[in-house]
Amino acid sequence: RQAAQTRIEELRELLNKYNYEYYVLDRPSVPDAEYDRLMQELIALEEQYPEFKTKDSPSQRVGGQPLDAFQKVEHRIPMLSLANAFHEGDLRDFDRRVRQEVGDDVAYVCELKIDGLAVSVRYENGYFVQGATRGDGVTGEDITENLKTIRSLPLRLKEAVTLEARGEAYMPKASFERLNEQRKQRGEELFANPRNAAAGSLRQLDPKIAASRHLDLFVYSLANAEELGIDSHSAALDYLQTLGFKVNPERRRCANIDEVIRFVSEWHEKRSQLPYDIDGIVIKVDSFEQQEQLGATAKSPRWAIAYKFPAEEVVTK
Ligand SMILES: Cc1c[n+]2nc(N)[nH]c2nc1OC(C)C
Repeated sequence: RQAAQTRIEELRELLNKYNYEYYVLDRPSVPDAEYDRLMQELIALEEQYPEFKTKDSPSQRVGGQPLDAFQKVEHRIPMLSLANAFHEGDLRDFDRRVRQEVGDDVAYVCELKIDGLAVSVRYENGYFVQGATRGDGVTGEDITENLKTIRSLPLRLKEAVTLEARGEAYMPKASFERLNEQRKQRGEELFANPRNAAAGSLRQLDPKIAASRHLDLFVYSLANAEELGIDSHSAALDYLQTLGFKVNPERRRCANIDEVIRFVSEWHEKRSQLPYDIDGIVIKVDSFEQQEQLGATAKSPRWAIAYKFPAEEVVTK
């Protein structure tokens, strides 16, 4: 019995490590067959000794029992939406307003705007405890069980810290193509785009269906950064990455709006090369002190803006 507990702990650490290498670092150190074999061993041992199952057990990745309904979740910190910019002039207007308020010594962080579903994830003492959709920004739906099936979402952080992060759950283009191919074979209705497919997958009450959809997640904001003594958005993203989250690597800190505009046009060209859809670029004032000074309207922060790319002509095959 003691041997079983030790083996379960060993398998849990090993599988969480392999999972992190494969889905977050994209650098697997063991073949899939080895991962699957160890996972089967863990699931069998946990069935025999359920008392040794823990909250961060990787056996949860396959999805638990179907829910009857989603519970409601109140976001302690509201999930704001972003004001949009459509032209370079809109970005220069944004920059002018920012500098009028906080002065010329301002830096921006540019991030790819992933075309997925905004979610919030909460951790207590390093353990994933709850995840929710954005909903209306104040009240969302509890999709914790579905989010546990997203392999790049850590079930336990590298530090025992209590935090709330926001991110975008999305379906990579390859998963989208494969899913629609399957649905076509079965004569089922196709998803129009990866964003709808991701939303449809996270709205499933049966986590095993969500697990089968190969969703992914980039986190893009640390909601309680200031409680944790972090003073800039770029530092918050680096911290989230060291904790084990998947943070989009194509982010850039820009010293002025000209560098921002260069980043925006660079990615307008290159976005078709990405393995996931983006619908624009998000630009944020980096310093939290300056974000504080700028504040937010009821809906959106004044310290951020989303530059939206013109919708691509849909090439229907
Ligand atoms: C709605 C949203 C969406 N996105 N996407 C990125 N990359 N950053 C980001 N920030 C957002 O909101 C901030 C106000 C945290």
